This record gives sequence, C-alpha cells and structure tokens, in this order.
Amino acid sequence: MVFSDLGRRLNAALGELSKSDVVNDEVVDGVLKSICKALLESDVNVRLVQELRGNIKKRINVKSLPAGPNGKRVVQKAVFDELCDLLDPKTQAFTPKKGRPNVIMFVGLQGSGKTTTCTKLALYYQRRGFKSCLVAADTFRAGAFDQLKQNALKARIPFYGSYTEADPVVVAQTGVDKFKKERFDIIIVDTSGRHQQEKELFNEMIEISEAVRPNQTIMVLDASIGQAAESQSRAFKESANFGAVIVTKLDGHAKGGGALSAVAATKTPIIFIGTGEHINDLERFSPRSFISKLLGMGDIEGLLEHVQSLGLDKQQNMVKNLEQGKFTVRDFRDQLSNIMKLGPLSKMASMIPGMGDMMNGMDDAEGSMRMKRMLFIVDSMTEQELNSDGLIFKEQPTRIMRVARGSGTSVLEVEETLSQVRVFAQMAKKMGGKDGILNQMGGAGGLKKDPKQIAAMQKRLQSMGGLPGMGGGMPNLGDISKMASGLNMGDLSKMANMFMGGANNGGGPGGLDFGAMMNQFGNMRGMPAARGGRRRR
Ligand SMILES: Nc1nc2c(ncn2[C@@H]2O[C@H](COP(=O)(O)OP(=O)(O)OP(=O)(O)O)[C@@H](O)[C@H]2O)c(=O)[nH]1
Repeated sequence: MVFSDLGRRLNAALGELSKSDVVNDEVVDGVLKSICKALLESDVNVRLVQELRGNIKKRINVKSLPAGPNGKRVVQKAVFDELCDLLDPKTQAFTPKKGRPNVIMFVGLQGSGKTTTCTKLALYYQRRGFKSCLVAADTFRAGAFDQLKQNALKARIPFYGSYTEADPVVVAQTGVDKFKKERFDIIIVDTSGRHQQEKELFNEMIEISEAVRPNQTIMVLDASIGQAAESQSRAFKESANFGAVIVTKLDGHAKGGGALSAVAATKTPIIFIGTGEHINDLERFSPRSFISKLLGMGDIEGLLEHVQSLGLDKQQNMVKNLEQGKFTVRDFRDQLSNIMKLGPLSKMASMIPGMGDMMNGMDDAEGSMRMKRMLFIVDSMTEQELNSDGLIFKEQPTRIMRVARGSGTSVLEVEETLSQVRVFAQMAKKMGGKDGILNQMGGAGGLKKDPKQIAAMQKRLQSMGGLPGMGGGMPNLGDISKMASGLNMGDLSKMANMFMGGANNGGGPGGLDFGAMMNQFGNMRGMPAARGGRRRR
C-alpha cells in the first residue's frame, strides 16, 4: 500500500525524536520539517501543511517540556493529534437505522469506483444485519448494469435494473419503490458517472435525488485526483443536503493524503475508504484509527468492529472445550473458517500495533490457499473424526489415506493438518482443567471488563512483534488506552479465543499471540492447488 510509505516516513521522523538525547527547538524543528516534507510529497496542500506545523508548534512549549521520555511523548502526542485533525472534517454523517428504508444514492466521476463501492457498501451493511439491496440507475455506460449485476450476484445482494429503460430517473424510482415495498433497510442507488462534466453530473444527481429522496448522497472520489478533491467535494457539499464522501483506490495512489485532507478541509464527512478491488476492501474511515494504523500503532477499534461484524460463530463450544482442556478437530475447523472470514491476514495485521510491518511481503494468496486446503481436509472427515482430538488417525492410519483422497490433497498434508491439531490440543490440555491458567483467570470467555486488564492487553498488543508504534519509542499514547477502555471485554476475549491457536505459548487468555499464527503461515508455502472435499457422514 502506498500509504505505508507515508507511514514509514512519518514514523522515521518521530524516530529522530526518540533517538535524540534532548528535546530542544532544533530537534523539534527537524522532526517537523521531515513530517511536513512527507505530507507535501503525499500531495497534502501546502496551506494545510503550514497550518499543521503552526498548530503543533503552538501546542508545544519546548522550554517547559518535562525531561526524558515524557517530554518526547508530549511532542509525539501533539503530532498525532494534529495529524488526526488534518483528516477530521468535524461533521457527523448520516447513520442508517434498521427497520426503515435508508436510501443511499451514489454519484461520482466516471471510473471513480462507484459501481464497485456500491456493492462493497451493500455487503458491509448486510454483514451488520441490515437488509441491503442495489438499484442500477447508471443507464449512461453500456455494461454498467451487467457489472453491478455480476457484483451483486457474487455478494448475494438483491438488485434491480433494466436493459430497456434509458431514463435513469425512472429506473431509480421504480427500483427504490419496489425495494421499499419489500421492506429493505438499505437501498443503494448507483448512478451514471460523467467525464469531468461536473455540471451534468450534478444536474442528474439533482433529478434522481428529487425522484428517490435519498437519506444520504455519497460522492465517490478517486484518490488519484489528490488535491483536486477539494473543488469536487466543495461543489458536491453545496448541491447535496446529506452528503458524504468515499475516497477509493487509496491502495494505489501516492496522492491519497492530498485527497483525504482536501475533502476534510471542505468539512464533508469521509465515511469509508476503498483500499482495493476486492469486495471486502472497504474500511470505515475514522481519522484516529487511520492515523494510528498509518503510524504502525494498529487500530484495535477497527479490528473489533471487523471481527464483530463478521458474526464469527461457534466460539461457545470451543470456549467450553478449552476450559476442560480439550481441543477437537472440529474446533480447529471452526477457527480455520473464522480466520478465513477475516480477509487477508496482512490487512488484519495492520490493525494490530506493530504487526503491519512484520507482515510486509507475506503472500496472502499462498496463505489462504493453504488454509483452504486444510479446510478441504477437515471437511472430508467423518463426524467421529471431527469430534476427536485427532488421535484416532494414529490408531487407524487408513483414515488418513481416505481423507487425502476425499479432499484431493496428499497424505503428507493431512498429517501436517493433524499435527497442527495435536499442537493445539496439547496447549489446550495445559491451559484447561481445574488448575489450568484459563480457570485461574475466570475462564476463556469470562475475562472481566476490568480497565487494568484491558490496559495490560493493550500494552501486550503494542509490544507484540517488537515494533512499537511511533518512531519506535512510544509504548502507549493514552488515547489508545482510553479507546481500549471503552471496548467490550467479552468481545475482545472472544476475539482472542478465536486466535487461541497461539494464545498461550507465553501469554494468558485474552492475549493475542500471532506468533503461532505466523508460524503456521510461515509453513504455508509451496502447496499445490486442491479440489474441494466433501464431508462424509
Ligand atoms: N485498486 C482499487 N481499485 C478500485 C477501487 N475501487 C474501485 N476500483 C477499480 O476501479 C475501476 C472502476 O471502478 P467502477 O466501479 O467501474 O467505477 P464507476 O465509477 O462505477 O465507473 P462508471 O460507471 O464508468 O462511472 C474498476 O476496475 C474497479 O475494480 C479501490 O478502492 N482500489
């Protein structure tokens, strides 16, 4: 991701501060100079950069800074807060509510990513329990309806469009009326893009808008336009009552910083960012989370939101099993499928403090192929095998051959999968039982909502991977622990349990230990493609 370059440069600038013995005007000026240079090269407007520099200087009184690391933290915190401020439009966007129709209309220039983002957003809400659908009112571009249809079918989202009606207003209105009658919560209307013809774009937007009366109009902006995003979002803000922006293609453009800060400067809320072509590549935008991630400090809030939104299930059984010191092949299967639902591991890792850099170069495709093959393997097992801890295969090795054949994998791969299960089963044995660490701590699912526990976990998360955020010198920014104390501990422990695969090599329950997961992924190379297996009954 191009943004990681900006993140690295900002981190390096803050690293200068950590390395220096004293904090004086010269050191602070040096740090600010490097930060401003990095921002300017990411196409952030000169005026905004100057403002940021001035604001940071105003916040820091070098003469009265406390000595040692605390003084450095004051500077780092001022930089962090001002970077957040740079991206903060300071306005609230419309929030859809369940149980009533929320009509969301998309507008944007041609090729900005509207059609793709419509489906991403519909899926985002669908995963959060909203009944979502799509209306293809882009009658301008031949093939737009087919594109939306294809995306919608893939994501299993109901859609409406017409091959014969050429008037986008009629299509939009018919589709919205139909879905309102069918009591959909989220009705997303995709409209035509225009090629730099803002006037026409806004005229059409107003016409469709009058027909469907959207609760929210979203303008999709391609990050590559950089600072030009300012004029577009300003014009948009003036014509759309409930306007919000989604900035797309932040995965591929060095000008992303320019686009985000330009939109924020017009006080138009940025609600999501597009970070890839895949349907899952849509992230809710929050300046603090974004800057946290950019600086390698992770985004625990985002991680939790993501995990909760996926409705990862089947944890209860595993928690119960773990408390008794048991771990079955079925538990392994459930964890595997939960991890796969999370999306690319590199994306997950960027939400965990210090993990982002560690994952650089990790091949997501290889990792997920290996996991898929493991799923094929366990899906070819009988109920009796799934409920066992895997020893049954040792007693009757012909089972291994049968599973390999059924899953289209090799005997070696089945053995490797079973040895993973055994490693986890051994860990579970150590952790569980009356005297196990889990019960001593109140059970795997029973971590209390104790701020001390949360802070300890946050610290542990930040120290993980040996890459503390903010120039290598900042263990905790206070803001993060504040954020963490607002988290639901039950969910956090649930999430931790999800990664129980490695949770107790060194830590206790609730500590995410990606070490084992990474090891597992480290092993996941060079495996041939498999055909899917079918579960035997
Ligand atoms: N890398 C990347 N590509 C994206 C992103 N969002 C969309 N795209 C790609 O951008 C291209 C254009 O996207 P569309 O959704 O067709 O754009 P559109 O705005 O609907 O285009 P028109 O209908 O012609 O106005 C496609 O190839 C998408 O896959 C993103 O966040 N990152």
